[in-house]
Amino acid sequence: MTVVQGIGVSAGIAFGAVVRVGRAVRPPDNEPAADDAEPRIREAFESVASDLEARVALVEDTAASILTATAMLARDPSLIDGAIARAASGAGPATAIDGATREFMDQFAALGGYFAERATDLRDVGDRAIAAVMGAPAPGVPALEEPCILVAHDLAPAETATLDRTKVLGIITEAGGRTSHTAILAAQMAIPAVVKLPEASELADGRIVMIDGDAGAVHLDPSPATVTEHRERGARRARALEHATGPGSTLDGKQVKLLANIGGVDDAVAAGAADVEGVGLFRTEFVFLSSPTAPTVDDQAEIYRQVFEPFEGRRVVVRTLDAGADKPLAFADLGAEENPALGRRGLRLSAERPDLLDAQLEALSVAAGQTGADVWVMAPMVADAQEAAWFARRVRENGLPTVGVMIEIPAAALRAGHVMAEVDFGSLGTNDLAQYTMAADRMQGELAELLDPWQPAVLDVVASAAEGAGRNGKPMGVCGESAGDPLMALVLAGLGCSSLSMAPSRVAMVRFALSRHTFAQCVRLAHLARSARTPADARAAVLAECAPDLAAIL
Ligand SMILES: C=C(OP(=O)(O)O)C(=O)O
Ligand SMILES: [Mg+2]
Repeated sequence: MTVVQGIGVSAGIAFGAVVRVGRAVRPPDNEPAADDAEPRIREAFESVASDLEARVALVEDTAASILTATAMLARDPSLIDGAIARAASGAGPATAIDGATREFMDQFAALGGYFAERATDLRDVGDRAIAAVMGAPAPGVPALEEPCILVAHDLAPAETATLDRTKVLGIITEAGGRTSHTAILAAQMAIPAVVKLPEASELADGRIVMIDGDAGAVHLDPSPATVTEHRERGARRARALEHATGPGSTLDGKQVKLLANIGGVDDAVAAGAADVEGVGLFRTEFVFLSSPTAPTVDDQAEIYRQVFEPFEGRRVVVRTLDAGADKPLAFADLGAEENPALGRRGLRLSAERPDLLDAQLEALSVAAGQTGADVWVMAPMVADAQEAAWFARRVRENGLPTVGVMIEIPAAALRAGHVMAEVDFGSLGTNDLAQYTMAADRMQGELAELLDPWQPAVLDVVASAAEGAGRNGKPMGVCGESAGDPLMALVLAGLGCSSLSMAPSRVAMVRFALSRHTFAQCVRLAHLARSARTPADARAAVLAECAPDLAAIL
């Protein structure tokens, strides 16, 4: 048995056989023309469309609309006729499909906006049709018959969102990073996942592997004893957590609210039934990842109503659209940028498209009025007090009384005293805060060490934000991935954060950790972490001093 190491991004143990996500095949060089090209091309596109349509019934809402829209592209007569015309002029069938696809992609790109966004879907359809006409396996996630471990070079957020949770036991990717949105989605779906695993490309279909999502390790051909040992560890942990229920608080009773991160109606229904005190981050852009056009106020209000309904009497923090960078929305496209992570994303995009923000706020206001949830609204990517004031005015004008900002740009954290004076609450987005503090792209697995939320510099920035909120008497929560790390949760509580929002599967562990330490101990652990020289030293210092029964189940 061999153990290979990647980055663990979604906790838990998964054991099973590998199913590979196919990569695109290219048409052969100098492919000869074929007499039967026309029927083969028609058959190839038809099989792509029917394959995609067959999957619609098997997946959840967001996924279904992505698949339906892509299947429609595969039935587009001009695309099919374009390929047939090329074949009639002497191109081989796969080459003809490739040529027609590229021509349409160029046309889509030239049209810009919604069409430019659909160019990727068109490439997907073209690649599938090329594979079909060549008799090769389809690229992308295959239709899964048995539960399996999915292995891919990388998965797009939309691809991850469409996975069948009952069939995907675990995910391994060769690329990806600690807080890439694919990793976040996997954690949200409670699917154990390891990314940035160099050996992923060598894992063949059917190979038996075990993922340890906590350690970021993948065991190849694990012995039954190894699997049993890991499963027992999981069972021990489950037993320890059995009694960790109810509101979050430290051993001496200081409250730290435990909230869920969600991305849509399905997540809301699941989290609503879970032992959480509400929602600390509703990533509204996840709902519209595949929407070609801007959703109407009525459509949005209905979705938000369904999200709020399970949280009668509980808090739901809604984040307005955080579009841009790796979460492009077709209807909110401002054109290509050199550095999208530093560009017009989040609130900056709302400033350029206030129509989108106003429609969303109106819909939120309607839905809030229809349910008994305590709806709080916050903006992503706020840089300074002026932006916070601009946003707060717009939210309050829409009759939504509780307004906040995400603190995920170091400037806002350092000047939190002024920023927080404008709003009612703050929420630290440690994923972006680490990215911008360390100047390290969160999508880049190679930079994992710089992006480590235990970086003492990131903790200093978090401390500054918490102090600024404290001076204003305003609550500061955390909704980045680090809130779901039980050791880090102690540090965050010690820095003065009053709520922690995470994937629901992480809540029990964090609740257990808090319940084993007094607030004074959390303050000391935070001090130890900030005094360390490296992220590894910071974590080690906290681990060494934390309660032994917590250390035993980590
Ligand atoms: C919570 C955050 O938002 P997102 O991951 O969606 O950028 C963050 O940046 O930490
Ligand atoms: Mg963010």
